[in-house]
Amino acid sequence: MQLGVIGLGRMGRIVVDRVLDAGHDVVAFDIDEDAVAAAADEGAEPADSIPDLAARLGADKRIWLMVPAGDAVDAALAELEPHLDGDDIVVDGGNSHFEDSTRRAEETAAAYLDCGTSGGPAGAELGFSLMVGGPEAAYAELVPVFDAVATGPDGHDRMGPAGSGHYVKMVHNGVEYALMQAYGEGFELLHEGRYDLDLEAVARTWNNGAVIRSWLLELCEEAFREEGSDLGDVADHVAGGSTGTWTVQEALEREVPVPLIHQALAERFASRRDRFSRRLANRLRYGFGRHEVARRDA
Ligand SMILES: NC(=O)C1=CN([C@@H]2O[C@H](COP(=O)(O)OP(=O)(O)OC[C@H]3O[C@@H](n4cnc5c(N)ncnc54)[C@H](O)[C@@H]3O)[C@@H](O)[C@H]2O)C=CC1
Ligand SMILES: O=C(CO)[C@H](O)[C@H](O)COP(=O)(O)O
Repeated sequence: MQLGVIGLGRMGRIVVDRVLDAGHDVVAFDIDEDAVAAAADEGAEPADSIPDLAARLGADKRIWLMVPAGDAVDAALAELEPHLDGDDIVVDGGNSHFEDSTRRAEETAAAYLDCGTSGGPAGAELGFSLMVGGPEAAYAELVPVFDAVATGPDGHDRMGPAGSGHYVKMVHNGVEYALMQAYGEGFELLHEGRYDLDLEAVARTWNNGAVIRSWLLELCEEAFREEGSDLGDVADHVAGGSTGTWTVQEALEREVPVPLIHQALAERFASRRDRFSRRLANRLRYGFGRHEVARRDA
């Protein structure tokens, strides 16, 4: 099979490399010329624009988008659209909002697959977990590509109609936030607790047979090994948040209680600001009890 890949960053390059390794052909494009050259060094056919990529693919185009969610997806699709027809298939493997994906599936002439992708850079070796939404026939046609990009046949499946792949990935990320928060709280208690513990050793021990073993816990072990039990100079600041916000918004709309995911998202937002509410609570204790007010350093 021949696959066009648009977006050759951390994740797109893994798609290119795994598809090439599986014996397929790749035509690659990115707005970053260096990324195109690097993919060409590995055996991909370079394209210098999206129309050029479309021309190189010919009829029955199979195209994988791996660009940042949002405007970049719409920009790439706007350039692709004049070259697409009903025999073509476009996969969006990024973290797009599921409602954007259902809109795009309606707007494009091609068959459109929204594909939630999980596994991060480790997917280069292991393959990804792929959650695909969209037409059954298009999914079936691309099974050889999904087999190559995923961990294997069990690493991908069709979740349902348009939007369902990105919907499942959105919820996956909400779960990811809550798990990160749970590990964070447990290790914070151990760090502040009664014993002087080697947290890498704790994580390693838990990862070997404990009920709470997981890949995120392996990443905790790696973090303590590389940064030390006190996490060295790693800042109290967590970036990101869009997929977790979407998960909470959807839960509110459906009236589904997701307190752990919501709390994890709130902790992430709190990490980025000086908390006015805590400053006010500090001052209010003086108001109602004449308790001492802690003041900022001048
Ligand atoms: N990094 C990760 O661990 C994961 C990322 N994702 C999702 O995968 C998608 C890609 O993420 P990354 O590879 O990490 O991002 P990245 O920032 O490493 O790479 C994005 C690439 O897209 C290119 N690009 C941007 N606009 C373009 C356009 N209009 N046409 C062609 N190329 C364009 C950029 O030059 C860049 O090389 C995002 O939606 C992200 O949320 C999903 C799961 C895990
Ligand atoms: O999808 C992912 C992992 O599954 C990406 O790493 C994503 O960027 C994580 O979300 P956030 O940036 O909000 O932490």
